[in-house]
Amino acid sequence: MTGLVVKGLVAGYGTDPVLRGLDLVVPEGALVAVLGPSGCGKTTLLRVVAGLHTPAAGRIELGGRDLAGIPPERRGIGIVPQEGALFPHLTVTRNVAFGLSRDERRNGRVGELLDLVGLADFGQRMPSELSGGQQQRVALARALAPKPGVILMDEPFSSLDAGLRDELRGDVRAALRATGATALLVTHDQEEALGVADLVAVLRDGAVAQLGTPQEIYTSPADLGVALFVGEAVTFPATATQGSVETPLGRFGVKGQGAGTVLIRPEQLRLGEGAEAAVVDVRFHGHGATVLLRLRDGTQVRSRVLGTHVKPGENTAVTVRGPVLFFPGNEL
Ligand SMILES: Nc1ncnc2c1ncn2[C@@H]1O[C@H](COP(=O)(O)OP(=O)(O)OP(=O)(O)O)[C@@H](O)[C@H]1O
Repeated sequence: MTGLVVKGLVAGYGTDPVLRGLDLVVPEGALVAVLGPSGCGKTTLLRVVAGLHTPAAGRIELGGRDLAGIPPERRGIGIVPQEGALFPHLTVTRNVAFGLSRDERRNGRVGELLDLVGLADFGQRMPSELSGGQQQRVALARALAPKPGVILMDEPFSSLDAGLRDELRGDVRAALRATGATALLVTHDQEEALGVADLVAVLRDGAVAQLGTPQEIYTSPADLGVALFVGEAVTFPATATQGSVETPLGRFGVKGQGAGTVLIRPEQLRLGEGAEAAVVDVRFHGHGATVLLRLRDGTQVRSRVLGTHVKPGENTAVTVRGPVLFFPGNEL
């Protein structure tokens, strides 16, 4: 059965719409990340789905039910906002129990959910006695408690520091899986979208530019815009003739003909053999390094490597591993 279906959605503020005929399907039980730059309309999409903003056109269905005219509280939607927004005067238990009937409160659902989000012993605490990450866990438990048709999450990790964010992402994903919940997560963070979601919808110009698995979005982007948005890239203008292109890194087989752009991911550039290159700069990341290289023709490219075995000023060589992408017509 289909979870959430959005068809031809047009919505905005005033005359110029932010969403311009947006189509999106969130399959039941899936976590779909909506990824797009700041201001592209991600929050607007969530607000329309939640019933907090009226669209100019389009249709939204949840579990096959048309949501038009249904008020927010009767849509069967759970919301996890950017910063928990817990009721400050209620304990953790009472926050989670808030949307439940008396029977549901008695049948242990609250304890089950607190357990699921790793806060089994925190029921009697007040929100002010919790860390930011713990507050987000309570917000998720509260949203999941009434078994909504879909959970909407608006940048739920953005207020947390990097390490905590990573841990919470994994736990949120596990909690959603365990409950079989359908969820839509809004983020402008590429790593987050690719790392946590079953499917990623890249939003651009008020519509979905591509919907696919994280692997599809990263390795087979629909166009140059999506490719550049979802990760770092080394690009060259090039012309494809008879199925190949010539670049400062060598000749590669590609699909397509004519002038366009070649795109290679920095982790595809391996050091040690291949085209001559001088090491210009090395940026250490802990788990690896980004190495800025100057090729013989003066072009500079970035390589991402494991470990740091080269130093600025040294000479090395660089070769490309794996398929090279080519976008005909997309000249930079
Ligand atoms: N209440 C409002 N009145 C007028 N314009 C608005 C209002 N809310 C948002 N906008 C505008 O609509 C556009 C989309 O906003 P929205 O908040 O949906 O973007 P977003 O993708 O969620 O951005 P961010 O990642 O920064 O949260 C922006 O240009 C914003 O300035």
